[in-house]
Amino acid sequence: MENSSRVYLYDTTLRDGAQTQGVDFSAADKAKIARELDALGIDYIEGGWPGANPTDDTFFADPPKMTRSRLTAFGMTRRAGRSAANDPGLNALLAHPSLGAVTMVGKSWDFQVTVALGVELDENLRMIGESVAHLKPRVPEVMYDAEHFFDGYKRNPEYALKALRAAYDNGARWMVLCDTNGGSLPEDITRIVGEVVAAGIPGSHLGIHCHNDSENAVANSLAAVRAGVRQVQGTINGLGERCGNANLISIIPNLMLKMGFETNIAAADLKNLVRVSRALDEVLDRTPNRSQPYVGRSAFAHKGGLHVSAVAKDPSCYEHIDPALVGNARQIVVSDQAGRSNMVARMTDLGIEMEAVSRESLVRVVEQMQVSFDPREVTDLVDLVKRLEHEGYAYDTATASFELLVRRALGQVKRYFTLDRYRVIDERRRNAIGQWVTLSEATIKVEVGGSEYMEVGEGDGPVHAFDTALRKVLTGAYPQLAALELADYRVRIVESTAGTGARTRVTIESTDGKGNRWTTVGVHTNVLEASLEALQDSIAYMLYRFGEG
Ligand SMILES: CC(=O)SCCNC(=O)CCNC(=O)[C@H](O)C(C)(C)COP(=O)(O)OP(=O)(O)OC[C@H]1O[C@@H](n2cnc3c(N)ncnc32)[C@H](O)[C@@H]1OP(=O)(O)O
Ligand SMILES: CC(=O)C(=O)O
Repeated sequence: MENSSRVYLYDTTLRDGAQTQGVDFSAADKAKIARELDALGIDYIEGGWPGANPTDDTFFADPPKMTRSRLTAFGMTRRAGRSAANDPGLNALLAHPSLGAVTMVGKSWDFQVTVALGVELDENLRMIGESVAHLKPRVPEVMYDAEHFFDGYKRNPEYALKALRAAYDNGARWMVLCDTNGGSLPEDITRIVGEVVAAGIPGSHLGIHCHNDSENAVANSLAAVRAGVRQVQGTINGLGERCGNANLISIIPNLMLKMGFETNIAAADLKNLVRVSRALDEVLDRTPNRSQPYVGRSAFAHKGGLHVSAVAKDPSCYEHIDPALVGNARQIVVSDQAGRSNMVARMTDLGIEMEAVSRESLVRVVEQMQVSFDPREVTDLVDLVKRLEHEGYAYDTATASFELLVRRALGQVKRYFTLDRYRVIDERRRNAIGQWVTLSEATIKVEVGGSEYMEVGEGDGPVHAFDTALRKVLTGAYPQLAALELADYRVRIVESTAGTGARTRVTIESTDGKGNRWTTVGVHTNVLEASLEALQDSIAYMLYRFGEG
């Protein structure tokens, strides 16, 4: 007896996700992601298309061992005018004994059959039926991805249903309704799934595969489940052709936490969602999307003073779920939108009493900075943050610079090094074969542990040259800095407050190769100075937080 509240999860990150512009997985990348998905408890992992390219062949030749998932190969129905037994593409799907399922895409929209395939409508139905019948005894499960199902159904429902029937009657386990062009709205999905079920194909054999071209892929997938389908296809972080596929990272908690469905993922294991989402970003060398629902760093970040004041009383005032359920964490940020509540909450996170930070200590810190206001005017920490944000600093993202600011006021951060002076030269010249080359060279004088050092560094640009020279000096005293990497570097012009020309804000995101990330900021009319401020904060933060103590 089928459990009607059980929804099967099907991940196509390694196939449809590989169709994302700019994404190019290696076989090793695919294996790494497949292992994450298996550990999470995804029911089906579509590994790719055997026979389509060498990467997918390499992956399927030695796939990772699955413990909880069925490894699935993707392909298409037999070619027109061939028998299934003689179709090399179809039979390439059978060459892998470890497969748990095979999914075949086939047309279900009469217009596509005529235009894209260029075959008779009946021949397409035979292609579907015969391909399913050929695979059925040879693999544990066969699925039919009904390409363009919703668009096809809207124009010719009778033919679209015949395509599903051709698969169902020949024993396909799942008929997957695809919103291939991603233009459907939830009400279309609800109506059409309802009519398919009423036409005799049970929801326990129906799946949904939505694209995000109208930004409805998640909503459409959930609507399909409400209307009866019991398999949901999607990708991690919504990767996929054009605007992407339905994002499983949102679908899974919506199904489990809001709609009361069961999946192969235990409720306690939902907390692995953040890890899986970030693991994909790591493989793709992408900066995680801060605003991604459920798992983004800002998904439970509170900035507005009114919000923070209420969240301190009860987090559910401004949170739709407890962030811990999906492995995320609440964050209170400080900025010019902050009130005293933000500051108290942030300081509590840092383990610091607000009262411990005196006005005088803040004035001393600001005197070391190049700001356009008189440091003696600062009244307290909230006032200081608002003034610095007005100068161009952005502490809601640069949380590491904020922490350094406060800890410097408290005298908790030692001077790891002092930059005495520097000179940077940029040169553009022709090389020996007449090509233009640009080179930057930085000479710095730095004091570390009572000794002075002069060093020269070369780089692709002035910041790189400066960074190279500084690291040469500092890694002797602080070897852990060898692992410091700049993950992101952003520059933007901020409004001048002093009428002396545009100021630039440089924001740097750094990593230490151990999964730690922190963000620092620098502001100056000179972009190099702004960069150096952010860079020096990044180094100081790493040494303070993870290294020297
Ligand atoms: C909706 C989706 O996302 S489906 C998945 C799409 N993904 C991909 O296409 C990525 C992998 N694809 C590939 O590597 C290649 O397209 C291959 C290896 C599959 C095929 O390559 P080629 O043989 O050179 O064909 P090409 O890609 O140019 O055209 C596709 C052919 O398949 C036919 N075809 C398309 N869909 C189907 C189908 N469901 N069943 C049978 N034949 C089909 C087309 O009519 C066309 O035939 P033609 O060459 O006789 O005109
Ligand atoms: C099968 C598939 O990827 C689609 O129809 O979008």
